[in-house]
Amino acid sequence: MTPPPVLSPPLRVSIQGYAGAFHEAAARAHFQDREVITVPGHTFAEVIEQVESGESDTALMAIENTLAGSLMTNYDLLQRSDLRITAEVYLRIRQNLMALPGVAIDELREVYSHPIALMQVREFFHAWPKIKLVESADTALSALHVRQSEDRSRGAVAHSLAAELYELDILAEGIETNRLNHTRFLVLRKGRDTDQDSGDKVSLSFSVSHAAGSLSRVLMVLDAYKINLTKIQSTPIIGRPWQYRFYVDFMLNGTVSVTEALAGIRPITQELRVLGIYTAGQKP
Ligand SMILES: O=C(O)C(=O)C[C@]1(C(=O)O)C=C[C@@H](O)C=C1
Repeated sequence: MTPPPVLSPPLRVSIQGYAGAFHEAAARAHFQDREVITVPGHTFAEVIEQVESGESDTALMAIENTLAGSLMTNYDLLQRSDLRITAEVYLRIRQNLMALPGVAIDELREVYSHPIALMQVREFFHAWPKIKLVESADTALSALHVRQSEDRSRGAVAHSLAAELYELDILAEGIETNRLNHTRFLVLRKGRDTDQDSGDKVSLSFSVSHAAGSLSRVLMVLDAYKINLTKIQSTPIIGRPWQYRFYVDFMLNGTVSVTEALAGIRPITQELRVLGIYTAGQKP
């Protein structure tokens, strides 16, 4: 007799936001072949805590957007957390203006959305100076609030799925400033130990001494190894004014291992930390 298949329990994925948010779309796209339960978090800090405490197995966290730039506070959260990056997800972000059924754009006075979403659509609203843009926790929650308020002067900017879920009309679709609007999300799991992880992409953080040329020396070593840097970001180190932490993402080229690359830069960096070794995500 063949034994019954072992069913794996659904994966609990923490996301910033609620049903219909872009984080949910990214989670569903990434874990397509797994049964997923999304665990909503109000803030990115809450999302990190949920994984650290074991309330969820993994989290998705937006880290950069092609129009709005880096989510600087998320770099800090990642640095202070015990989590590591195990994958990345790229998602095309299409923003839509929505309101209660039958409402016309010129009736709107306040439009709610996530701050990063609002940064992506600011130009569209230049033509509507009577509309005040109001930041809220999440795009989907903004849509839900419009529905619950029953207020015809309120609108939301969100995914078309949110309009469907909360029965709103889309007044204008694809209102992002540029169509090449993509967000990169990190998949995070508990534990800093990356020893069992493998992949072609590496994310590191480090600081350097406050001496001339110290960052360029690090970059020169990576260049000598023919390592292709995909991103470098600096953030201020809190409590050490005018000193910076650097976050570097790079692709391994098959000739140099992570261990070799780390050995090359360890002597010329401080507080070097591997944030993750993972397979590079598919860009849309
Ligand atoms: O509010 C949402 O729907 C989110 O998932 C948040 C978020 C973000 O944090 O950048 C996700 C992707 C888009 O760039 C806009 C907003």
